[in-house]
Amino acid sequence: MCTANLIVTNHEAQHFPSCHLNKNKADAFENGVAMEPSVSQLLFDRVLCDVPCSGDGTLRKAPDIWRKWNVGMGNGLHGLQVQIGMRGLSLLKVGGRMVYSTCSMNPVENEAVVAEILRRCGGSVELLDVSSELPQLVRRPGLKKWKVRDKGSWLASYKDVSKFRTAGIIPSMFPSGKNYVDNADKNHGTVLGQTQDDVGDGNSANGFEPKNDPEALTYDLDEEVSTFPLERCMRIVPHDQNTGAFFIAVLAKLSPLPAIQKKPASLRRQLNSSNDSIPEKLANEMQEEDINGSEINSADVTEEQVPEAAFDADLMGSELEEAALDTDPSKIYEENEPEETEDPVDKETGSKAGGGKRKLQIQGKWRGVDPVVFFTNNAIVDSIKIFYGIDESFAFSGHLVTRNSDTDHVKRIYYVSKSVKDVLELNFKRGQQLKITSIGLKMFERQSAKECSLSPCAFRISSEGLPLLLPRITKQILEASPVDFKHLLQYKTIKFADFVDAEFGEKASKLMLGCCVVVLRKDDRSSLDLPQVDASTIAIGCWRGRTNISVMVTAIDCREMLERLSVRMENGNGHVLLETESFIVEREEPNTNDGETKEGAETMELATVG
Ligand SMILES: C[S@@+](CC[C@H](N)C(=O)[O-])C[C@H]1O[C@@H](n2cnc3c(N)ncnc32)[C@H](O)[C@@H]1O
Repeated sequence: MCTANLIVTNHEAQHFPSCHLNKNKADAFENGVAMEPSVSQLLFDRVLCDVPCSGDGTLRKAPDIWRKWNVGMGNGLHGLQVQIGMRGLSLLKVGGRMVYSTCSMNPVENEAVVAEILRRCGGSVELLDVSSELPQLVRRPGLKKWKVRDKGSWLASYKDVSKFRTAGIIPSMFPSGKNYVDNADKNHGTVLGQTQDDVGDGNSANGFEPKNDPEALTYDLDEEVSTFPLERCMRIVPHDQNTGAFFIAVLAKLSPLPAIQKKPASLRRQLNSSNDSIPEKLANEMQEEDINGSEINSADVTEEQVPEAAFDADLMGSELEEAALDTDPSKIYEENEPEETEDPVDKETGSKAGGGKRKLQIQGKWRGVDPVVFFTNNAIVDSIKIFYGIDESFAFSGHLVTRNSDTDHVKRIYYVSKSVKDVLELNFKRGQQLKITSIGLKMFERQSAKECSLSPCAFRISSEGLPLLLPRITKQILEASPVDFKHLLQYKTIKFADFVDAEFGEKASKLMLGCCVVVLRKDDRSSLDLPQVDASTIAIGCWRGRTNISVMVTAIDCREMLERLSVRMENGNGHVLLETESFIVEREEPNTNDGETKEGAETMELATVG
């Protein structure tokens, strides 16, 4: 995303950390001075729950689903979808909005989930009518009634569910969400999000009686209709506007979520049943449910179909449970760990986490993920500022982070915005609950080539960081004429004497050895003017070698920039375009691993330096 304002984390959504400080713990001490953290809880203005689903809406682009899809997939995901939605709402600010979406048309994964969320949240959450927004988006209303398919039968109500199936089919899958208390659970059952009084003893106002006799299915298919305004949900169908199929619901959080004190009986059952081997169980169900009668290999059970296993933790996601998180393991870790201890032995692997210091324990908190640490090596920061002529007004302090706590061997330095900085500080105070895989904007990279050791500054400016730094750089920056700029992109390395604009070659030779920035000069400017930058400025990172200037941009970026320039510099006779087309580049595969977490791995292939 090339933005300083982004943190990418990797968590099971239903277990996304709450990351908040107790009010009485909100003061932190820094240099002996009590500091009030600017953020004491990680809450969001907007949440998008684009949840794992059975994916039938993607049939057009994924025709394989036609063969694999079965009702067990949606039924198996319903509980996880509710959990994720509840977690999202619990992390949403009051006044914020959350979108719940799937690429399925299955009401069990859609309206049933939204209804269950509304049921659990009481009046604290509202399903919004967004029919006036995006008027060009053709949508159909959400369903108010549906039936649930299980084992080849249509079930109109939870009372129709065989007692042998109550672990997999739960009340919230049905429009009323009602739990018709069965005999086994008569003394314990509650309706999700409702009190025992609401449920009664099974003789509900609708006149439904608990029926666990499978025979009953053949004669009783009374329709349940949801009382929630589910028509406000949006169903996007492929034949309306030539798309995939989507389900979208927009929820607004009006007040803190209510505390829910009791886990419903049905969820307890689902919890217990989840002790089975989930992939095996799902594979069995899928074999039974396969609509084409073809056998489904257990290897077909994907990550997205396994999440019943996730029914082992907080199912409510309410603020009450947030409070309970104060006793979570990371908190204990944070408060009870001595500053320096022996090498900790990893409970799961039995191996030592490495290093004897607490900071190394923190590093090992998320195995396989490099820690995020604030970069505080002032000597390096000063050398960068001096080399590029960046003045003090640019706030580096507290905004630079790395993925390596050994600052002497840092390979990349990332820049983070104020809000990301605040969240990071909170995360440190909470014992690094967030598993951060990517953060901020890569701004500086250490040079590794031999010649680089001769440069006064060990760090070059990365392409991602250049737009942010461009207005602040006063040294190592030059303006090139359009023709020289284009030649640099085409030939990658040009000797000082070979620039068309001799004056540019002269100026380039006077730069210090190392990274420099070449800005495309606008036509109306003289080569004597100082470089001026604005939002439309085009610039590239280069290397001033002993005898030449080389671009430090990937071949693919060079080509794209040339193409853009050909449009910008269109001179009427297509001259530039012609040269662009005949320009041969070595095509590189896009880098799928952005290398953000791998210190030592080059993310870019650089043009030859020197
Ligand atoms: C519908 S896709 C999201 C697609 C995504 N919004 C995009 O545009 O590429 C759902 C994703 O959730 C992931 N997933 C499955 N279980 C999850 C869980 N418990 N927590 C978070 N993500 C999960 C799946 O691997 C899948 O990538």
